[in-house]
Amino acid sequence: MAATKQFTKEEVAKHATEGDLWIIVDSKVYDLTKFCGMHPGGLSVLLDEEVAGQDATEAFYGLHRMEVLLKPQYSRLQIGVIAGEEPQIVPRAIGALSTVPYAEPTWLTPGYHSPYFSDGHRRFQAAFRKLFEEEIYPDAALREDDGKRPSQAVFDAMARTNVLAMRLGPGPHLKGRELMGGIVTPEEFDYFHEMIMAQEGTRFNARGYVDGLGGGTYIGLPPIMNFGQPALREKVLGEVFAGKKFVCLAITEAFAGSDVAGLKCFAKKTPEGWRVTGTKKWITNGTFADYFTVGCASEKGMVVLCIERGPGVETKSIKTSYSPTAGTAYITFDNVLVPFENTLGEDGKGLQVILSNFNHERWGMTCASISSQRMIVEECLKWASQRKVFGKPLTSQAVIRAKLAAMISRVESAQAWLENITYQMCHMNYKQQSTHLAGQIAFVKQYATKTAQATAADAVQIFGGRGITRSGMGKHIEHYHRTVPFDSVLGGAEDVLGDLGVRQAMRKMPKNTRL
Ligand code: HEM
Repeated sequence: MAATKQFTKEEVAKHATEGDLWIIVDSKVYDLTKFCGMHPGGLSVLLDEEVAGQDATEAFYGLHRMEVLLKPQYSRLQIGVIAGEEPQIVPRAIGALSTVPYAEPTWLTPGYHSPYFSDGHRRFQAAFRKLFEEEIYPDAALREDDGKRPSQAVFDAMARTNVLAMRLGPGPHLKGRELMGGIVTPEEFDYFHEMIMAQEGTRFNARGYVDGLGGGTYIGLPPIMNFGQPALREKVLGEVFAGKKFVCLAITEAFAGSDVAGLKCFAKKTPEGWRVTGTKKWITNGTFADYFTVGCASEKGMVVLCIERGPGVETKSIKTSYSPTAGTAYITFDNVLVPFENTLGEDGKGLQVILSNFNHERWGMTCASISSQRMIVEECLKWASQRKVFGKPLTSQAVIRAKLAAMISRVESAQAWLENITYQMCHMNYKQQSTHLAGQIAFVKQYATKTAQATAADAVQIFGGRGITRSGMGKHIEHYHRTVPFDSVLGGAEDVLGDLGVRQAMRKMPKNTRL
């Protein structure tokens, strides 16, 4: 319970010494007498004559995030309120929309309209944000720091609401399931619902954790679902959707990245089954995965196998620039025996199995990337408004406004393009999507991650030293700037994607056209 005892400003002003120190922040009175010696910013700043016994709201918000005062160890320093005053700064309630301009896409902003989203999508978004902020975000903050895999309680919550099944998009795997407590039926669930999930899940800037939350399953389970034999498919899908087991996609090697045809990990046919020997690198969720969807070279070219963790399978953590909570692994397969029943698709047609999910995977990554970019726009708008330089907010500087203009334009254009592509996906079957959207998706992903990096660089300039500091005001900027390259590499490096899009277009160039 917040303290409600009432004081006048004159009463507070009488407590302005090291042994008796009160301040006011946004109409709330804090007794810092016992805390001032432990204040991370030092004692002297609190004894300043414009701070001690005074209303220090502006000084406080120039140096601290709002969450400092919400922490129990600091909120309990509040002893009362100023009589006749109301707090002006109100934290966003759990699950609520942000009121900062451009902090939400237009379809969620009051006063705007959308041809794509229905009220059903809006209800789904509200329920999903609440679930994330209540049950997942607190774990994200802890695991980003300690590097452990996301907690089982989080996977249980995602299983209970069938988020784990919905993450794979619309399709027969949702049949008969109650989605988000019945807010949407399996038949209604479409790519816009999936987009909402991807965008909500990345609003809180815990990049390693978000990948730890089943990023491997998102890309590793579809080949099992679409190409696995019925018994294997039923078993793995059941375990994964219940939050009990995890999958990863093991294609990339130190020897071969985008050049998937150059894989060295080899599957040899023997009378008792496949024998697999080789290595894989940068495998998301590999350290804790139970099933590995593995691209292997074979005598017929390439084959994809579902390998269960067991004898001969070793995984070790790779230190990347984001948190080990993502479970990024180096994997060795040493003469691992794999039953023929675990073959995904046909031997010799492995490349098709791998390529089959690329469009959906890249589209999902683009949804997520644009949403984190938007969160950075919100951080910059808040900071540039509250930070005072030469007695005026940062926004009074034309150069800062120009950076904000560029940031806003980038995120709005990326989102609008993505929504258009998502609408096309909703109206195309798999084959049509492959024919018409491979280039579009490659381009939008390239555009989203390039603009993300430009926005990360601009944000660091706006935040200055704080933008390269892991705690305090700029902590999200530092995190974003450090981890933004992941989006530009996973699912195909930017230049490879751009090239793919143009090659696709060239294939469709009419022969009968001239300038
Ligand atoms: C209720 C009162 C206050 C509490 C609980 C508090 C708490 C903190 C905490 C936890 C930090 C560490 C950085 C962070 O987590 O953001 C910090 C840093 C700091 N605080 Fe305070 N503080 C209070 C009031 C003030 C006031 C009124 C000033 C006025 C000048 C001030 C000046 C600073 C400075 C200069 C830093 C270092 C900032 C940096 O490293 O960028 N603090 N404070």
